[in-house]
Amino acid sequence: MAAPALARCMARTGVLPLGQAWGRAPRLPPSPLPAQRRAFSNNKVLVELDESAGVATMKFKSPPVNSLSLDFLTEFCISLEKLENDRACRGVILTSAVPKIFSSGLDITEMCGKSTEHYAEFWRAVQEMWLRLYSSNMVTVAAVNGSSPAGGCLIALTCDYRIMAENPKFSIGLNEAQLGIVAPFWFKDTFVNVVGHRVAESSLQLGSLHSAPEAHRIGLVDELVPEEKLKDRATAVMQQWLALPDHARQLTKTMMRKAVLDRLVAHREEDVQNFISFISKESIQKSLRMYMEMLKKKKS
Ligand SMILES: CC/C=C\C/C=C\CCCC/C=C/C(=O)SCCNC(=O)CCNC(=O)[C@H](O)C(C)(C)COP(=O)(O)OP(=O)(O)OC[C@H]1O[C@@H](n2cnc3c(N)ncnc32)[C@H](O)[C@@H]1OP(=O)(O)O
Repeated sequence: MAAPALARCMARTGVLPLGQAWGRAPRLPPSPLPAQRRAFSNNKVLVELDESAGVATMKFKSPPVNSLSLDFLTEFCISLEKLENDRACRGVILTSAVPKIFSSGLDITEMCGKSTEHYAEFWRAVQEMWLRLYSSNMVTVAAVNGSSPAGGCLIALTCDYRIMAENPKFSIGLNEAQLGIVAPFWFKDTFVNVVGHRVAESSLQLGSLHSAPEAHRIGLVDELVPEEKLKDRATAVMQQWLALPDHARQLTKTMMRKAVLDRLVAHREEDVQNFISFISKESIQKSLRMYMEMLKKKKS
């Protein structure tokens, strides 16, 4: 099915028609076939799978800033689903193919001046991305090789482990408050699960974007490495996680994340309606427009 048709299907049903994000059977180790590398790609995500290691790398390639548009989110979910259903894949490293940017977060143009139907479709796609990634049976490692505000930070937070490149120009955080918008409860829950309540509370209220050292200090990222070592370090961490039996790790992950996942699943439609009424407010639209103008002015 083509991406637009899938997006429409997601809008109708609220889920990708590719399989279930819930109650999957535990993953089995890959079969002992000869070493093999495979790659597949769509417009937004490049996937390379090293079958001998059981590890895939998903590289975001949506220049200029890897914003999470409806197309991006759809392609991301399709790629993740493919890997999830591939017995040869036990772990995935998420990173960016765009220099200096991991992801600039939700595509603001998807939230400005659009119809109610569009907002619903977009928001279901954002939910779907998070549900699939947070509940993934695979080990997920974020190799944060660039700035990562808001939705970009959410992707990193949703992984099992985060490694960030030490670069003074990169920042990461849930900065929604700076845009005059509010991080939804499941963004907040994911953040709290990583950094704890006190740090999350001040960081969210201030809409803080943290430098790499600060992000490390507050536990937002697990480690910092020089940029040129990021890929190797992500691979090493992945090997360490994959050394454990899948079933024990997967059941533990489910135990740790279930309450937060269940909360969105139980309130999914209500969350879509909240998003629509919030984002449709004229004051919110004005804030977003001003923010976009500020981004453009910054360039000139
Ligand atoms: C009660 C509550 C109930 C429900 C909740 C309701 C709603 C709210 C929930 C919404 C949650 C939102 C989450 C988000 O992710 S919002 C997005 C936040 N993102 C940002 O703030 C990042 C903005 N961008 C930047 O800071 C910089 O662009 C960045 C990433 C540091 C890169 O800088 P640089 O390399 O200098 O590039 P430019 O700034 O020049 O940008 C290039 C180009 O891209 C455009 N752009 C940047 N970011 C976005 C974006 N997120 N969406 C769309 N477009 C983006 C930018 O405008 C430039 O465009 P141009 O045409 O000028 O080339």
